[in-house]
Amino acid sequence: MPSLSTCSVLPVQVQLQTQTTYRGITDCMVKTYHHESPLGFVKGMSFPIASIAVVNSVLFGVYSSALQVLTATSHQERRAQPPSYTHVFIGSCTGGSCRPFMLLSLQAYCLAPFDLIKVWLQNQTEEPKGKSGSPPPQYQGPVHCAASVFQAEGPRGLIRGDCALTLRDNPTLGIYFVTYKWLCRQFTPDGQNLSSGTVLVAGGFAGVTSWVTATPLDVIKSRMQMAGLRQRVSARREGLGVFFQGLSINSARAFPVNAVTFLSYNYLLHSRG
Ligand SMILES: C[N+](C)(C)CCCC[C@H](N)C(=O)O
Repeated sequence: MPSLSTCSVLPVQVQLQTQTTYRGITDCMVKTYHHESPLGFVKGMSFPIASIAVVNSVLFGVYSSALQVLTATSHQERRAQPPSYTHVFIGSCTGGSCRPFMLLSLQAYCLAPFDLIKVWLQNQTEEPKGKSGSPPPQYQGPVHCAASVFQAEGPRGLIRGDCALTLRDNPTLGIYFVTYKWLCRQFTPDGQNLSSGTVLVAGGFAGVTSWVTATPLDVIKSRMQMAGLRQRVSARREGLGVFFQGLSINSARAFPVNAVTFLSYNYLLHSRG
């Protein structure tokens, strides 16, 4: 189920999280536009676009499989007998039994190299092509970036920050799916079918709620990916707000993107009958 969600994680958000030179979103966007032209707002997108179908398919597939294992019911049976919020939370954030859990960790390992390359490319300043005197960007693209990391640090270099990525995703995926399920049940009168409007609103708020809880670890993950543990996040020096850098612009992205993601998931689920 391809969703443009992760590929639309804006370079502005990553730069706000990993660089301390910007005074805020507007300052970052103005400098990005002036130094890199509009192309600066879409740099590092090719790998997220290439990977999002796999990552989302593993995510929603593991969630459905885990619910089936935990509740011993099929999707059709779950429509009449909805799973408990505990089952939804366990099913989404730990993958339930051992087998789906390995797949959920696989989701993080699938995502880690793509996420690392996205963060590295979104952090390099790409002067407009042909701008006189401007040095060429360090990495010519995702494949060149991946090869450079592999050559310098070996395969482990490509999954740097994977632990922070797993800690960021597993519990907050529980919040993601429980928020969606709770809102759907709140807005759907007994005996009536789930409406598309309810799915869109519930999916949007689920995306925003899960990112609110995930952003502190997202900042730490991005810093680890950029500079290892050398560039620690310092709340004392940067203030507690540093752990929520980029949240507002990411929330503006996450609401519509996850609304459509859940609408697609719901459509595919019900088209199976
Ligand atoms: C669990 N965590 C909050 C990390 C992500 C949940 C939302 C994932 C979605 N593909 C998006 O990019 O918004």
